[in-house]
Amino acid sequence: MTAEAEAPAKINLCLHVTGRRADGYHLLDSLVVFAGIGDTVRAEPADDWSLTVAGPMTGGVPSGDDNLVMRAARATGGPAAALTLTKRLPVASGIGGGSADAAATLRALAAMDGRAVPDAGALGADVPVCLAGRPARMRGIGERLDAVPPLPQAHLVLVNPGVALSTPAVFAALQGAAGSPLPRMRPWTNARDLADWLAGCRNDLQPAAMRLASAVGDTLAELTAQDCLLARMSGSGATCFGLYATQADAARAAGRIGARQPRWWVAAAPVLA
Ligand SMILES: C[C@](O)(CO)[C@H](O)COP(=O)(O)OP(=O)(O)OC[C@H]1O[C@@H](n2ccc(N)nc2=O)[C@H](O)[C@@H]1O
Ligand SMILES: Nc1ncnc2c1ncn2[C@@H]1O[C@H](COP(=O)(O)OP(=O)(O)OP(=O)(O)O)[C@@H](O)[C@H]1O
Repeated sequence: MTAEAEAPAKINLCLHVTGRRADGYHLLDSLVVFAGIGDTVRAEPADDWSLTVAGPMTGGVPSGDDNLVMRAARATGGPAAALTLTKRLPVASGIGGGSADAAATLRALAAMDGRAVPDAGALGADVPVCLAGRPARMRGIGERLDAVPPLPQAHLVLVNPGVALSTPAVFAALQGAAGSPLPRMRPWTNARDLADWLAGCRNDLQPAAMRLASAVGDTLAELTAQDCLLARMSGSGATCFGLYATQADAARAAGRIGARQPRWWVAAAPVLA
């Protein structure tokens, strides 16, 4: 049976780096949500493994065994499939990309075979949260997931200035001591209340990313100029998000930023509950 799975963009609304393990991986404390925009993975039973990469954002995406879709698929040890990845998210941009695609691949193959979705944290630190696919507090190096209070209705404008940032390079550029954990989470009454809480949090990777790519600062400035409740970088960047209360506010801001910066990737999408 042919099966399809969504790979929604993963957004770190805040990301504190709280320590470092002996193996070099960093300990994180992050509120992760998903946005109503993403890639899609389709799996069709076949005699041999194959991957077709399609869609508007294929530039820089590996098409062979290096693609996380293929790595995830082969790791299942299950029967072969013809896989189609429709790429709508920019590559190497801090919003999950390959990890979201790997998780969607595991879901699509499980649905195709009628089997349980396997555990696949080894494919990447962001894969467990992408497999969970719902808002979560992510700790450890990404493997420890806890439920969070219900999120209010909120909308995001995602903006990528077209600069690819390498996750290892951004972690390597971190300076300063380990940061504090996230403040206590409470049920947020609305998007503004969530923004107020987030204002007391950080993305500790943001200063490092801004040193590596000045476009991150330009992106945050564009969002701030469009009256968002909060502007911040996601993950290791360079994609930044603006938080808005309504779909109309987000669509208006996205339209204006897109008109001012026609070469940038700009998308408005709801926070998925
Ligand atoms: C920055 C985040 O996107 C936040 O959600 C993730 O922590 C990164 O997740 P990812 O892209 O799946 O990362 P991986 O492919 O597992 O790791 C890439 C590289 O990032 C660094 N890395 C990643 C995760 C982590 N907790 N500490 C790290 O130091 C390591 O140098 C690692 O070799
Ligand atoms: N399916 C895929 N989509 C995008 N990149 C992929 C994929 N498979 C492998 N890659 C490789 O992974 C690298 C990192 O891209 P990816 O989009 O996963 O990063 P990211 O968005 O920064 O991830 P994260 O938010 O988890 O840090 C790319 O440079 C690309 O070569």
